[in-house]
Amino acid sequence: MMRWLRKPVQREETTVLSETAAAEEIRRADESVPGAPILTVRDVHRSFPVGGGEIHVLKGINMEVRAGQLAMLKGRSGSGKTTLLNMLGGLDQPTSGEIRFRDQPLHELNDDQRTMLRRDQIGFIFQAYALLPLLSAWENVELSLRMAGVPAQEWKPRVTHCLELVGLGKRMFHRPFELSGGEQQRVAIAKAIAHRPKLLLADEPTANLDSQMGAQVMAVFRNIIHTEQMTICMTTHDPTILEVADHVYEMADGRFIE
Ligand SMILES: Nc1ncnc2c1ncn2[C@@H]1O[C@H](COP(=O)(O)OP(=O)(O)OP(=O)(O)O)[C@@H](O)[C@H]1O
Repeated sequence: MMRWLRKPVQREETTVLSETAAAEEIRRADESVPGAPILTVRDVHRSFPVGGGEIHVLKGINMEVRAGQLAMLKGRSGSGKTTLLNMLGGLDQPTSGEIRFRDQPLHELNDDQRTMLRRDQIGFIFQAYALLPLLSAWENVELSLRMAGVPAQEWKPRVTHCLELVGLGKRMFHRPFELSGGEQQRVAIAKAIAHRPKLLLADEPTANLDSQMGAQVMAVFRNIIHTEQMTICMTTHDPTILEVADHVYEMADGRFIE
């Protein structure tokens, strides 16, 4: 979804970590255990300048996502789900408040540090698949490993593993137009998890799919959490898939409601 590409607004740095120090902290945080908090959000607000004034979109968000959870954000259009998800992935920063990802203060990292952290530890899935149309499923997944700087000798086994994990072992060399919507979304999932992120963020990943294909995607998510030790946070409008969640956060007008 194009809104993922919104340019994060620059803000003054409160802490400047050197790249080496940030990388070291990330490595140290690698010891996270299942059930430990992986994402902690404290009193997050986000406003955007509009015309001469500003629009207050997030109004004091608090949440804690634990390792191995499937967390869902639900709420009406415009309630702030995508704005929050962008911040959980370090694509945007809060106007105030704190977001910690595996002990990293996302709200304090500069653009380069957040880019590095995303490249290593976070995967994104878009509503509109975001696959390169001229590349096969295999090449799409391989490309994400190249971009993540994974050594070339690891590409083949990892691409095979990821495509098999999402149930596309027999469709590895098809191009996107030769695949159904559900299959394309599963390629996008394989692509997003190939570099072994700890956190997978998905903005309405089932929105373009019928209920059967949506259920397949949710089954793949469950499988990924189990076999790849990942944590997933996604937005949805679809009430039928909420029961798959470990925790549902309902948003209304920039806040969570009970
Ligand atoms: N960069 C921006 N500048 C101005 N307003 C913005 C910006 N980003 C989001 N908004 C506004 O914030 C509100 C929440 O948007 P957001 O996309 O987070 O909602 P959402 O719950 O994800 O909606 P949907 O379910 O339709 O995707 C909307 O009113 C939107 O117009």
